[in-house]
Amino acid sequence: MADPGKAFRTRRLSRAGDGRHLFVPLDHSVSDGPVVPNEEWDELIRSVVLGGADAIIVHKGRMRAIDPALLEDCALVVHLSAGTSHAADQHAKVLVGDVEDALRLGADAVSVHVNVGSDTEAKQLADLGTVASQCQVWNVPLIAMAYARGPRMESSFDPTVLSHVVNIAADLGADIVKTSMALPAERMAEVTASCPIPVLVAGGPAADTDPDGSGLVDYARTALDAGCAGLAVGRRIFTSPTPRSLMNKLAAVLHPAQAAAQLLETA
Ligand SMILES: O=C(CO)COP(=O)(O)O
Ligand SMILES: N[C@@H](CC=O)C(=O)O
Repeated sequence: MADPGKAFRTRRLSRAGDGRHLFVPLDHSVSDGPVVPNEEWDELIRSVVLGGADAIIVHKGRMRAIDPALLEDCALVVHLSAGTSHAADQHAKVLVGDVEDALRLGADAVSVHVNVGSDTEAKQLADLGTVASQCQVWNVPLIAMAYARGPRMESSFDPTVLSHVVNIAADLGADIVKTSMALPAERMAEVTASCPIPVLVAGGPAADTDPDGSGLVDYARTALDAGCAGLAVGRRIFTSPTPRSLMNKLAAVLHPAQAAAQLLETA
């Protein structure tokens, strides 16, 4: 059996306890710029949490802008990697914190970003390994955001390459891996079948062609059909005009038993 510390923290990452995960990464404020104006931040967090997020992912300093009362039912993941869209190498990431920092802040888990195929791949792999060792010491779940990105990657969505990427995350000690959806999406099943740890897919850029989010809900169904354990969706949530209702719809797809029980309770 897993160490109780790790088991308690892992349980927080799936509200329904069904092994499915609906995460909302908000680390874009470092990579790309503010996710929403500051005055809308509390409302965004409230919408995401009340909408059914299993966890939000933020950088350590952003924690100061989160009311702990909002996170009673939602886990907190502290992201330890940083890099920006203004850098000479946009695929470079550096560690900007460690597991002890995250634990002091109240994190349930940590995440690390690795771009396989980037010029700084070797350092990013070393960083993932180092954080995985710290996570073992402290019994903290580790989420790898592992992508096929960089000058040596012809496609970031090739199923064979993605299978390699997610297995690197597993081999270096991650407990959950978040990556891109394969193209074509049906071939995502090859990626999940290759991997010994749960695979989540990122949402990708916000789509003008999906104003009501129904495309994202279909995308969630496709991901689950392909064996994914859930989604880690950022931009398509925080740019939505109705993030709470979109989260509700995604949570109902990901955690159908919980959604059915809630319907019975309110009937
Ligand atoms: O890597 C990401 C956030 O950490 C990207 O998430 P989205 O593609 O869903 O915005
Ligand atoms: N983790 C992502 C952030 C947003 O897209 C990245 O660094 O690329």
